[in-house]
Amino acid sequence: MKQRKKLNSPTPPPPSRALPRRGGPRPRAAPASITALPGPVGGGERRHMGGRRRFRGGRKDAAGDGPSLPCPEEPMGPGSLSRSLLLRCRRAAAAALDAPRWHCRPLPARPLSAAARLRAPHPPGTGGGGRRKGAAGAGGRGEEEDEEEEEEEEDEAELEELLGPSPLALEPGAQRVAIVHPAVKWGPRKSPLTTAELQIAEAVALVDTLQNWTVLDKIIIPTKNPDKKFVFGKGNFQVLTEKIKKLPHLTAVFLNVQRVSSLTKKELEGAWGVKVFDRYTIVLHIFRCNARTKEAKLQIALAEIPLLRSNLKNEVSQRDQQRGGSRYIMGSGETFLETQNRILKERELKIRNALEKLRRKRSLLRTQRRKREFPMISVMGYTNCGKTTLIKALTGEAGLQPRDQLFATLDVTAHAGYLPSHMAVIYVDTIGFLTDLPHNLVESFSATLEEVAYTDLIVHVRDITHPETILQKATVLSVLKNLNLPSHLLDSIVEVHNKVDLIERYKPTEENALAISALHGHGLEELKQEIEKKILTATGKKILTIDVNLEGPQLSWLYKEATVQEVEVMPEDGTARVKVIISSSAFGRYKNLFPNSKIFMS
Ligand SMILES: Nc1nc2c(ncn2[C@@H]2O[C@H](COP(=O)(O)OP(=O)(O)OP(=O)(O)O)[C@@H](O)[C@H]2O)c(=O)[nH]1
Ligand SMILES: [Mg+2]
Repeated sequence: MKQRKKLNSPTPPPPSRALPRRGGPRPRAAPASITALPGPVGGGERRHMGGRRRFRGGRKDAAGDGPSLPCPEEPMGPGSLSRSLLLRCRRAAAAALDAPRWHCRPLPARPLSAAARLRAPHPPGTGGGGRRKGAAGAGGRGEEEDEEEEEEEEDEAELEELLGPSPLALEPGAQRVAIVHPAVKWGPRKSPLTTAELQIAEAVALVDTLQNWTVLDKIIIPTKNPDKKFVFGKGNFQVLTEKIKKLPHLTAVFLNVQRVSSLTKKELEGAWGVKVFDRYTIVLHIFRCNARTKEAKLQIALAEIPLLRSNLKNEVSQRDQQRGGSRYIMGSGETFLETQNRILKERELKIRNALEKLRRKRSLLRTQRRKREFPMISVMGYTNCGKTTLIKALTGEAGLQPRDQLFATLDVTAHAGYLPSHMAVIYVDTIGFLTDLPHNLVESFSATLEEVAYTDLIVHVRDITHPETILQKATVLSVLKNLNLPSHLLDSIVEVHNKVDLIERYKPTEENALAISALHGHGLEELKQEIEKKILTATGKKILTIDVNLEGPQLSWLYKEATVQEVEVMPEDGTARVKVIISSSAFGRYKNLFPNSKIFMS
């Protein structure tokens, strides 16, 4: 019998020791986190290969053709995504340099402005701020870099101006709110997938998300058409006004409609004597409170523009009423409305330009990632369905903080994990969706969601315990459709039914849906296998077993060009059986180079 030695059994991702345990305490709120890379895939490879250099050469890590990990210095992009990439590089580099795994602690979150500092450490002896200048030597290159630096500083200053205090920001402090829900009882505006009670429950959840805001009362008032000026008919409006006026210490009314025009808002505020907020204002306020990165903040600033415009119209019509007709601003030839509109237009353009710049940086990162061929998986779904919890469970990343809160995640962040074949993948956490989110708001965040189009697979997480789970699914699918995603992405969505620990003996009725509990880790192995199957199809990668002659160059070629999973040495034959994940192109090249190799498909 042949004696076989299994030399290379890759280290699986670290156990989810950071996961909350069943019955354990709920994770507490914490600032947005950044990515940690689980331990290196090839802990065993390292032992087998012995030397550091050989390990590095062999650490292709799911890369078919691209350069191997550890990666070169990477230009920083916006937000956590870029930070996380940098961290992954650093961790991979640390791993390759034999750093013990327990040193790989997530770094604290950094603002984007720290990116430049992370990117280019000052070479010693180049003096003060003249880092790259010194390194580049005299002449053109240094000047060019000076210009670049100046430009960066200008960008920073402009960003700071754009992100200054918003005129629409709600005053901090406590709010005692009455939620008023206009219920459409019949007709085409009535949704068959929800009820007024459920919609009011969601409005309560939105208010509860805000610190120091409390719900004083919930009022459902029927209306035929919530788009009417006063939303309700005359009689109902009177009843409602009396009810509102009787509420003690009320500070605001949350009218649970997508948008109320600024004119209506003003009239309602006049009638009720308190502030009136609509869904747009409330969601925008939650976004403002939760935004961490400049990109998220810019997107919020962009979403504010239509509100500012509508306020402006209102203000101008009021001025006109008071003064009798619009006036030219002295000597400018422009009316007040024209001037203000121009200023708003300029502001919008500046925000869009700033977002575009961040986007360009991101597309650079995307190219780099592509080179490395990390398969990427977008985790999407309705807000609070458990996306972040699932990514935490799949990656074992302790830094991730799921929260029982709507819109806890506002930035697209990337997190590394491993599939059953030990293929390294990146999970992308995304902003959650909400029914009746005004189009403008979704549009403002589409730059972030654009990232999804470049991923290889979408996992759609659903909170299956939610009474509106079907409406939520419809909302998510409709937003996804409007994002202009490639059809292969939409056709291969993995649907996941989460929180099944809360339903006894749950079985999905939808074909191909997988039941899981992200919190307790149920069903995750099946999910990973499904993801792997789809990722292999989407990326054209194959898992193969190849017999190689140890005297020949095949093994080192495979270490360089594919991800080596396992090496079984048969010493008496001088051969080894090697399990690899390999891209189609690399496989084609291998067959050309080594036509006599014995290959087994897995
Ligand atoms: N019982 C149970 N609770 C879960 C499960 N998965 C997530 N949760 C809880 O659901 C809440 C929301 O979880 P998150 O992971 O923050 O949800 P999210 O989809 O990322 O939410 P947003 O980022 O706000 O859109 C948290 O309180 C989680 O603990 C699960 O499988 N079972
Ligand atoms: Mg989240």
